[in-house]
Amino acid sequence: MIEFRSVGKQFADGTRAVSDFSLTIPSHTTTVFVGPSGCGKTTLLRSINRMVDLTEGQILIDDVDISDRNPVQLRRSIGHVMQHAGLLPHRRVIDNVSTPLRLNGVAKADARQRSAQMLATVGLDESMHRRYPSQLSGGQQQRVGVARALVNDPNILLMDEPFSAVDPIVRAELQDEMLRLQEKLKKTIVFVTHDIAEAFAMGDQVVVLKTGGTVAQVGSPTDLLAEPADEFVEEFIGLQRGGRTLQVQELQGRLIIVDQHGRPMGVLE
Ligand SMILES: Nc1ncnc2c1ncn2[C@@H]1O[C@H](COP(=O)(O)OP(=O)(O)OP(=O)(O)O)[C@@H](O)[C@H]1O
Repeated sequence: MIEFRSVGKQFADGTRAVSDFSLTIPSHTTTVFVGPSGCGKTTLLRSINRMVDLTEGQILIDDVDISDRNPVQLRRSIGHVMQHAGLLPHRRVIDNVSTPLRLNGVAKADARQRSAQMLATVGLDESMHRRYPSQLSGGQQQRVGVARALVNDPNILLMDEPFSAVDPIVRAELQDEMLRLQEKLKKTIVFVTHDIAEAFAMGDQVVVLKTGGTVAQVGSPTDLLAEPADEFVEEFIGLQRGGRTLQVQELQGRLIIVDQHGRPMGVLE
């Protein structure tokens, strides 16, 4: 469990990124931070592994205040996937994935074997192992980033806009694979996105943030759709202007779901 207690962050130049933020993130589930650009999502995410140090409040992981933890050890114990994968360009795929294991003192052969297994888990076969990151597609690079973040078997996985640099089709594939993986692995995932559709797809718990790092609403996707807290949330999740309004039409004896423009979306079973 990750607990934010009245957390705040003001940067040295005076910018206030987060104010009085409190939240409990249950273990083995996915929590998504979503909100407009600059609302403090990344700052909150990075405060969990102390890449950002808080100016107010506390974060506890399984009841231990992270400010009492050694920052380097803390960082190594938590998986982190970044927007552009953040792979080391001059190291081969297999060595990129092995790096966290090697830093934790695992012998080279063992590290390579475990990395190969992890690459297979994220859908990359042996032919990829000896390539350099630039010889992979964007989607493949993100898979390597996920493999590297998971290779140490961390309890917590931080994902900062991990799929936003790839095209919509690859993005949907990566989301599906991540959901499939999470069903098996049951990590505590904290996921940042500015895309509400992605937040609804990935999140057990969704945290809608406003500029200044304050909470607009916390709930499951269903809670947010059924009972948006205010106009900001309604607007953000697209309930206004009929953005998420679906209707049923009968066509040749079948019930077809159409969106607000009358475009067919699916069939009601
Ligand atoms: N190192 C820094 N120094 C000063 N201000 C910063 C720093 N890092 C972030 N900020 C500011 O803090 C606020 C929150 O930034 P943050 O990156 O957390 O937002 P975000 O919601 O992740 O945005 P985006 O969706 O655009 O990535 C912004 O106003 C940003 O300009």
